[in-house]
Formats: sequence, C-alpha cells, structure tokens
Amino acid sequence: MLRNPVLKTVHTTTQRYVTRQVRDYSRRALTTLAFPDLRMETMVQTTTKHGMDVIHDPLLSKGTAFSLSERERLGIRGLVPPRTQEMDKQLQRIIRNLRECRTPLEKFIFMTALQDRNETLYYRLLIDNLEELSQVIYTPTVGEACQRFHSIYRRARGMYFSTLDRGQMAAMVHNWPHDQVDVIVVTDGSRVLGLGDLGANGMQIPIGKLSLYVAGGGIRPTSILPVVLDVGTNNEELLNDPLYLGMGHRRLEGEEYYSFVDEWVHAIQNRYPNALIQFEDFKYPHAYNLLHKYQNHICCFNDDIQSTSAVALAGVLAALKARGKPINALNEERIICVGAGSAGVGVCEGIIDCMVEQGKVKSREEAYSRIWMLDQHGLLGNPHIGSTDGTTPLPFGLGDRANLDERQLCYLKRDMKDRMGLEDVVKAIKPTVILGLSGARGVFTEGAIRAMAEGVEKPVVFPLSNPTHQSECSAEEAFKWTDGRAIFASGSPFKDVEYKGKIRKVNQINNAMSFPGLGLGITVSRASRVTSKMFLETAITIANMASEDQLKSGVLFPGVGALREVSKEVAAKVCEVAYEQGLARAHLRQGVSLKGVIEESMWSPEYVPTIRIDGHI
Ligand SMILES: NC(=O)C1=CN([C@@H]2O[C@H](COP(=O)(O)OP(=O)(O)OC[C@H]3O[C@@H](n4cnc5c(N)ncnc54)[C@H](O)[C@@H]3O)[C@@H](O)[C@H]2O)C=CC1
Ligand SMILES: CC(=O)C(=O)O
Ligand SMILES: [Mg+2]
Repeated sequence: MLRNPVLKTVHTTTQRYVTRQVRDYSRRALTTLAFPDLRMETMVQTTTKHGMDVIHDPLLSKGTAFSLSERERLGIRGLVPPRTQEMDKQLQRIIRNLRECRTPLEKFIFMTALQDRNETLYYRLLIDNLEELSQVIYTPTVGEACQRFHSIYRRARGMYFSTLDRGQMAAMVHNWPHDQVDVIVVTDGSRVLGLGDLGANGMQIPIGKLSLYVAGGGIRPTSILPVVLDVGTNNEELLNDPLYLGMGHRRLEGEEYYSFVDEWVHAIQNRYPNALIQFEDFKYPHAYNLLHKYQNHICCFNDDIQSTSAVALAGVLAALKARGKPINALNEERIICVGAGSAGVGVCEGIIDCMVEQGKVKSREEAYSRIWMLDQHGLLGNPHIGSTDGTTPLPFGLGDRANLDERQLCYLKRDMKDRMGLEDVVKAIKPTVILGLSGARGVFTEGAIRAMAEGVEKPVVFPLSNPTHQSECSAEEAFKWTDGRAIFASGSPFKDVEYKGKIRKVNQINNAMSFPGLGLGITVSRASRVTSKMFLETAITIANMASEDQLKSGVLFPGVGALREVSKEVAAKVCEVAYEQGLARAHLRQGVSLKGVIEESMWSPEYVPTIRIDGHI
C-alpha cells in the first residue's frame, strides 16, 4: 500500500517518509469505521491540532471545504460558514478576486495571502494557471516584490540566519517545524535577478523558486525550506530605510563571509543531511567559490550557474534543430555572450562541456575559441593591442584586466582589441548566436542586432536577463531589427510579436524549466550529489521536446505552462544519471518504469480527509 511502489529499501530520510505513510495507512484502517468519509484508497492527513489552529494552518486548512464530520472531529463546527464548498467553487471565487487586482504587485500580494491561508488551494490555482501566475509569483513580478519586500511584508515564511545568529545556527535549524526537508533554496540577496543587492529582501526569490518546485516538480509543500543568509547589505537605500527588515550593517566579506556560510551549511547538514541545497542569486565570485567548496561534499548546486546553463544550452541546441542543423554541430556556431558573471560564465561553460562531449573539437581551448565574451567594459580581449586585427601575443601582465579570474580568462581573445564594443565585435566575428546575461537593459543595440542579421539567415537572439525591464532587448526590437528572422528567447516572458502580418514566436529561457525536474529526480533517486552530467542531460532532454512543427514555427521547447510534463522528463533523466554514476541511494525494483515512479511520487494538491490524533502513535 505504499504510495511509491518501487522504493523497496530506502535509507535515511526517505525511510522515515515511507514509515510515516505506513503509519498513516494503519491509522486510517483503524479509523475507517469511525469516520465514514474515509475510503481505503484515499490518503489522509493527520494532525494533533484542533479548532482555530487547524483553520489558521495553511498546510491543513481547506477554507470552506471541510466536511461536516471533519468539522465535528476537528472542533471547528461553527467556525467556518455552514455550507461545505469544494475546491472548484473556491477556485471560482479566488479567480474572480484575483482578476480584480489592478497591478502585478497587487496580484503578488493576493497570491501570497492565499499561500498563507491555504496552500492546497494556492498550488491548485498555480498549477492550473502556471503560465499566467508564474509571472506573478516568479519573474518578472517577484523582482518588484523583492524591491518592496520591507513595505509589503505581512507574515513570516522561511528561515533567516543573520550575523546575530553566529554560533547558534545548529540549534536554530531545529526551530523549523518539519522533520523532512527535501529541497532548500538559499540566497544571500547579493545579486537578486538583475536588480543588484537587495539584502534580506531577497527572501521572495527562494519562496518563489520553491513554489515552482512544488507546482512544477511535485515536491511536497511540507518538504521545502526557503532561506536567507543575512550577512548585511551594501544597498544604501535599504540601509537608510527604517522599515528595512534585514541587518543594518554592510556585507560581511572574505573569511568572515565564508565561515558564516560554512556554519549554516554544517547546521543544515546536521538536521537535513539528504536535502538538496540550491544556492541562488549569490554575487560573483561568491557564487562560484561556494559551489566549488561544497559541490563534491554535499548535495547542492548553483541555480544561476548550472540550471541556467542547462536551459540556455537546451535553447541553443533546439535553435540548431530549428535551423535544420544536427545538434552535434554546436562547434560550428559563433557565439557572443554579453555578461561575464555567474550566469554568463556558467552558461558558456555548459556550452563548452557540450562541444567537448560532442567530440567535434580537438581540445577545450578550441571550444573556447567559439565564444566571445563581453563584460561592462566590452570584449574580453587583449589589452596590449591597438587594432582588431592585431596578432601580437599577450605579453606579461593584463593591466587593468588583472581583475579577471581564471574562469573568465579562458574566453580572452588574444587576437582582438580589449574592450571592443558589441557592435564592433559583431561586425568582426559575424555571430550566429548572441546571449545576454548582463542584467543591463538595452545592451543589445539596434546597430549590433542589425549587423548580426546581415551575416546569418536566422540569428539566435537570447536576451536572458531578468526581470523584463533588465532584458538586453525586447522581443519586438529583436524581430524588427532582424526583419522577423530572429529565433528569440528571453529570461522573463514577452508576448508573441506580430511583425509584417505574421506572428513571431517568443520563447522563455529560464532556469525554472530545469530546477523543479532536477529536484524531483534528486528526491526520487535520493542522489547524494548533483553532477554536471545531470545538467548536460537535462539540456539535451529539453532540447528534444519540441516537435518539428513547433521548431518550424519558432517554438524551441514547451513553455512554463507545461512545466510538470517537462519536469517528469528531466527528473527521469536525472535519476538515470544518478543510478549510472552510482550516486542514487533509493533502490529500484527490477523492471519498473522510472517515469511511472516519478509520476507516482509527484505531489498533487487535493483535499484529503483530515483526522485528529492525540500525538501518540
Ligand atoms: N534566464 C535565466 O534563467 C537567468 C537569468 N539570469 C540573469 O542574468 C543576469 C546576470 O546574472 P549574473 O551573471 O548572476 O550576475 P553577475 O553580477 O554575476 O554578472 C553580471 C555580468 O554582466 C556584466 N555587465 C554588467 N553591465 C554590463 C553591460 N552594460 N554590458 C555588458 N556586460 C555587462 C558584468 O560585468 C558581469 O560580468 C541577471 O539579470 C539575471 O537575472 C541569471 C540566471 C538565470
Ligand atoms: C532566473 C534567475 O535565477 C535569475 O534571474 O537570477
Ligand atoms: Mg537566480
């Protein structure tokens, strides 16, 4: 009678979960006679709570949907309106109220209030309207919600670890009320989307990402934990705002910073040794340093570096298919990446890994030669030559480019002038693909994109920065400047564009297409580590999801509306890799379908009968 029929022997926390299910079932068998609304084949939820405590617990509350016998046994008779209304009626009411919100931020506040009242209804609404509502609880609106967090704050969610808590974190993690946590999203708020340092206001990002883990990846709402590491902020406006809720000092740096994060990692590992940790929106180079410090020791990844790399690579590979090329011809592309931070370097590393894997380049160095990278100063080129066709080898010393690190230096072009502007680089190298990961609105200029469109039939234009107003160009601009020929994808959603009487398709390339499936795959397989192969395979899986017709029409892969379907495919691939690489700790029975197991494991928001127990089993 276990919900997941495949988990035969499962160690660690999964075992506790399975045991709890068995206990729930035996309890249900005992209580079936007493409670006629409980059928053998349905799950139940149990609680020790009573009365108002049930109504005010968003994980237990059903609003008006409690049955009469539930009202009786939970002590809430008379505390909710008399008519029992099922979820369909509640959804009608909620959608009507949501439509009355005038601004995206009002919708955000409305959704947050619903999540705080009744999580089952919140997730049902979100899943049924993923495309529309992901734009509210996630990018772009979550960006504004972060900027205004201290003004719109209503109710606590997630955990904050601040500089006041040094030395206390191991004890503090036990304040979290759930024994099983599968996924943790943690930020230090130092680079929130393309909005910079927002300190503790960054909390909305882990909350939004984890909502997508639940809605898109079927992770249980009780098994997620949003975390802010409040190491201070360098945002003067927040520091001077009396309503700001984070620590009012400047950011920790250096050894103090890393030992703070280390204390948190150890504390979390102590209580939740199997939880997947997603590092989110850490500024460069902390993002890389933390990833390298922990990735071989605990089950963790950096979303901006690795998931972004998976989805951007998926987009580039699907674009190859859309242009009638095989996906193993990646080395033939000439790629410009504007942005040399966590996301830019992460995405390019993924592309390099893929070129090397495809075996069409002789060396990693040859793969690097296919990518031209720019930062806010321009091309990462040779500071010692004065012309674009210079061949002078790079002499000792990089002058004021000495701040570039070894990851960025791999992209440095010794035969090109340093700091060339984008348009000049485009004219010099005739790119086929341009990626924007700069957080800088408008850096894909008309001149640059028009010059690109002169050299290639179908220019691949991916301005991936978030939120919408930080995008390197808009969809309309991209189609106008390429005479409608662009293959377009952005980080935040744009509407399809009508150009010269034809609808031009807009894609969204956002790491949200990747991390919910990754989390599901890791949770089901109980993988002990997250590996680069998982991201490479995720990219290939997503790249192969669009039909020929979709590709012809400019659609690269299914949109956010199909996130649950995408997540199942990604999770199956991640599980496969976990088993192949010997990292999985959940044992699979012979002959079962991995996709079946994954589907069975996905949580779905439904009301199940609630029974009260005395707390002793
Ligand atoms: N679509 C998606 O799934 C994702 C999008 N992003 C977006 O990518 C952007 C960058 O993120 P990170 O790399 O983590 O930030 P980061 O701060 O680590 O790096 C930003 C980079 O952009 C460069 N840059 C800044 N202004 C520029 C300009 N005017 N021209 C050229 N380069 C410029 C900086 O030199 C730096 O190298 C953000 O807007 C973020 O929202 C990040 C992760 C995922
Ligand atoms: C999507 C995302 O993770 C970012 O813009 O940072
Ligand atoms: Mg991010």
